[in-house]
Amino acid sequence: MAPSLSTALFSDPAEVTEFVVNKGNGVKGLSETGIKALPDQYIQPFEERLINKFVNETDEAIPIIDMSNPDEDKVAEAVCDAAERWGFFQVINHGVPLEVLDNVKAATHRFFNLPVEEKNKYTRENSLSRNVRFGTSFSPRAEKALEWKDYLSLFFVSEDEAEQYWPDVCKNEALEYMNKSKKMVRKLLEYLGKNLNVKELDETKKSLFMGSVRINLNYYPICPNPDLTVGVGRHSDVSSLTILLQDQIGGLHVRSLTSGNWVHVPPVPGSFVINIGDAMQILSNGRYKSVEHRVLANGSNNRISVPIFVNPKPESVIGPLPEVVANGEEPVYRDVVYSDYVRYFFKKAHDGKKTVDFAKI
Ligand SMILES: COc1cc(/C=C/C(=O)SCCNC(=O)CCNC(=O)[C@H](O)C(C)(C)COP(=O)(O)OP(=O)(O)OC[C@H]2O[C@@H](n3cnc4c(N)ncnc43)[C@H](O)[C@@H]2OP(=O)(O)O)ccc1O
Ligand SMILES: O=C(O)CCC(=O)C(=O)O
Ligand SMILES: [Fe+2]
Repeated sequence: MAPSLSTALFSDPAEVTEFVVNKGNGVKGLSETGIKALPDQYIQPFEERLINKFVNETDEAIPIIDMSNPDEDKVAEAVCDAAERWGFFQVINHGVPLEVLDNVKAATHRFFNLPVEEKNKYTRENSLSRNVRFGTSFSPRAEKALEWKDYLSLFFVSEDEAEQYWPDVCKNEALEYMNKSKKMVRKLLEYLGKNLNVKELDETKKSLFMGSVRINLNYYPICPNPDLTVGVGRHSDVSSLTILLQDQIGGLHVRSLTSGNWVHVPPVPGSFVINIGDAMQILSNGRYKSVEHRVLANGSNNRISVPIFVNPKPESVIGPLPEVVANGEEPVYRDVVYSDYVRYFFKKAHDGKKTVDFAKI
């Protein structure tokens, strides 16, 4: 039998890791070699890839909320209800200009289409700022099976820092996307806060709910055996709120809290997918849910997504809010320093909802 292209290019699995992770070619580089079989280190355990058995294709769907009239009570109610029952929803007519969304998607493609030498200027080893990081998979040193995704992660410190260190091909578009979504983010957090008896987003509450922002540009290239691997494994976000822009390809699935089924999040042009993160689950003492989600790999299309993670300040101490436990409710979580929580998340492989155990009493 003739050797497959993968065998011809890489004589040993360690060469694949060297090429993708250490040499910074990413899975995009691997996909573009024309590789015909999935390298072993991407093969996920059976239970992590057997998605079809659990996917509900019929009646369950995450809510789609129209924000045309953001001051109407029914909008706030729909958001809080979705945060409690799904931890996920989509918003339409959110006020962020469609051009801003198109521009950041184009900028994402521009970044990943750069030559490898250019992208490699932003790896953990080479980046001039620790707030800018180009990488692959999630936590390759901790993972038994790698994930089929490359990313650029940009932690916002200031406009000046971004101007100096973020890649030229995407910095203006990423900043514009971040800045133009601030009003919507604030509104969503106001709804969620009011429902927890938080009267206003004062400075303390702002640092807890929206004290820091990270934007990731995600790239999921065509995968030779998508059924054997994942784009992103099961996880919940560690943010307070995540705003996700996805393209038209699809593949994001959310675990239903009621049935346990995996429910597809269909791309809706011009919309955002919004999800509750662990920090908000902790602050609300479990009332709002950060929910497991994952992304399938795709055998015929490249896919991109652009999440904005809205987080507490790294140095904030997070725990159930006084307003929530004032009525005698027992706290379910202890106080933790947010950056300790995030370091714990990053130092292990994706593992569903286990990060939150770090803060459980
Ligand atoms: C990548 O695929 C992902 C990502 C996600 C992300 C989901 C989120 O919800 S991200 C929001 C996280 N919140 C914040 O970033 C705000 C708070 N930030 C902090 O507290 C700090 O910036 C810090 C993240 C704790 C980093 O602190 P620092 O002291 O500077 O530590 P480092 O040495 O830089 O990093 C420690 C360790 O963490 C890993 N890591 C750091 N940044 C990233 C990153 N952007 N992406 C991936 N991993 C990162 C890394 O292992 C570092 O160790 P090294 O030895 O490699 O340096 C959801 C799903 C995904 O698939
Ligand atoms: O790409 C997606 O649709 C979701 C990505 C994701 O879950 C994440 O980056 O945390
Ligand atoms: Fe996520």
